[in-house]
Amino acid sequence: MGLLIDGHWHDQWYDTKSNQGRFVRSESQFRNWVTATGEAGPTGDSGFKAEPGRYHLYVSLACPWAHRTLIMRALKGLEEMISVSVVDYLMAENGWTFEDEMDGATGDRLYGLDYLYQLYLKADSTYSGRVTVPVLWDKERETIVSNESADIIRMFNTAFDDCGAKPGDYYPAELRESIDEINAQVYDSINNGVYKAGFATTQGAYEQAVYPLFEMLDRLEERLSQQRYLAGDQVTEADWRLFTTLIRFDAVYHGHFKCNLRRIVDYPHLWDYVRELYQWPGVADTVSMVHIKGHYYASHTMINPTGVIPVGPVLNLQKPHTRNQL
Ligand SMILES: N[C@@H](CCC(=O)N[C@@H](CS)C(=O)NCC(=O)O)C(=O)O
Repeated sequence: MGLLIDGHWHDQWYDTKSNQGRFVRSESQFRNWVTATGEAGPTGDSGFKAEPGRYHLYVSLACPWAHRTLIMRALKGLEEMISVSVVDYLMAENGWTFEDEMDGATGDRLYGLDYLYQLYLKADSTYSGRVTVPVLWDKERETIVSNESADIIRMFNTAFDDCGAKPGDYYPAELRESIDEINAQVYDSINNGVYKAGFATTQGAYEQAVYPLFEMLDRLEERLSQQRYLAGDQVTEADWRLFTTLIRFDAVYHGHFKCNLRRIVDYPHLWDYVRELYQWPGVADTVSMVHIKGHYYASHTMINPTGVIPVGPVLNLQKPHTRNQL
């Protein structure tokens, strides 16, 4: 794994030494928005109008951030409008690659590139920063619209509604305040919390992440014993943002990232909730346990030097849920 500095690739791991062993996530840099009219969004430049066939999404099936965008693309029925390339699950010395031998990996469907960093260089030949998925690419202007999943799912939620997207609003105006509050807590302690625990290189940094993570899971278990979804009785983006971490939890975060006070299957309501979301039409097709387990266990050789991928756990995600009783 590595990063680009002034347009040159450097193979290096995250620098935790300058942060007392803590993993500090860097901010995404491409922050434009596709909008219905092509006007600028909350950040970035104008000129990215929603049009079928114009945009392409680069994802890893392993990545929880990219996974949000694939789910929103499916929920809004954007499969025909927004094409996708899937990177190989292994992220090694060249970062994400377009190897296409592995089932599910597609190669670069637009340009036949070898590495994702080459796409970043196509957008900005002097780019400095991490080369992350997801990437929303504009085929017309040949540039990156956004590499921030939180923004991309909001674009998918509404921008393509006049182009024939499926109905459904996952960020409704009346729930925005509560969704934003839930998102902030879930991001810090759960979505990013598992990474802070897993990539910590000191005992203190690990414990500072792992206890708040489980405190938050305990609180959500309580909340989801009373209500069907995080923001009430309607599914919202807050649920899908939580889902992509929960679905990976028992398979990778519990073992590989040492988040092992409890498993999701040990929380009756969270486990029931994950199964409801997994069984949601179109969602199971976005989940690849092969890419998920393969990526984490084989790519992070400083955590798992042998690269051996565990065969378990056995999870019965198809077991009927009982959330409709709430
Ligand atoms: N804030 C970004 C984070 C994306 C992210 O960190 N993706 C990971 C994969 S799970 C990645 O590509 N990491 C490569 C790296 O850090 O070098 C988002 O939500 O879109």
